[in-house]
Amino acid sequence: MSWTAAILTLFPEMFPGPLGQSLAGRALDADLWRCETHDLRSFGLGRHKTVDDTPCGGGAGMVMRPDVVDAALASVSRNDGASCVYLTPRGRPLTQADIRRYTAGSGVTLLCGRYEGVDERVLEARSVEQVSIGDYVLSGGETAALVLLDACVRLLPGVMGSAESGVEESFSDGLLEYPHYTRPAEWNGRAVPDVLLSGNHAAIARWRREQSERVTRERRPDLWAAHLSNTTHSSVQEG
Ligand SMILES: O[C@H]1NC=Nc2cccc(F)c21
Repeated sequence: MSWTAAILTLFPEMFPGPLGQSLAGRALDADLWRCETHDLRSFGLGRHKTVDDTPCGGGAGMVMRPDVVDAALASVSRNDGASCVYLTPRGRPLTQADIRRYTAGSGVTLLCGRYEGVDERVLEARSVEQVSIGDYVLSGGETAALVLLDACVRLLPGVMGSAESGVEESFSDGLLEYPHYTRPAEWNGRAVPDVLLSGNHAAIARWRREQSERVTRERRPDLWAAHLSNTTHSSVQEG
């Protein structure tokens, strides 16, 4: 059975969206992964298929009802150990380690919220992972789900050919990637760094590592601190 994304959403027509194109799209056509959408509206209550209600305690907006979301999750319930993830700005930051974990299994169930979010009780009752893709405001979980799925699909076997292999992709060693250059050797009065044209592969690898460390230190002090503690930790262990 192919790696399967089960997506619970009020907007099933948003999927596979951009993931139906290019590498991910070809992988979908080749059944290397599957994208199943489940319309939350079909689990709504009464004639109008209501899925939300006003927030207890007052406040603006609407909250998605726990009974509706629970029925939707129950309809998908998988016994394959797949992670169940709720995309929300209140979640912990999504990391490449999470992506590797999700792709190591048989798939993932993604719950996409709208309005002010989902009643906390169903997230607790079903031990749903709460994950954020960043500290900014989106209109719903669907675009966040597409981001998570893009990161997963590209790691699935057979999706990224060896030519595009993102082996040196950012985050795989905890550092941001080095800067990239291609032809022409000079453009707009700016030259490609000499070392990259030297043919000295050891010097190139050293330069790239130094650049990764510099960029990470300058732009992501959080990643740099984690990198230092990991490398210090490992050197002590080897000690
Ligand atoms: O990652 C978040 N960042 C900001 N807003 C969001 C809204 C819905 C889902 C989601 F993951 C997010």
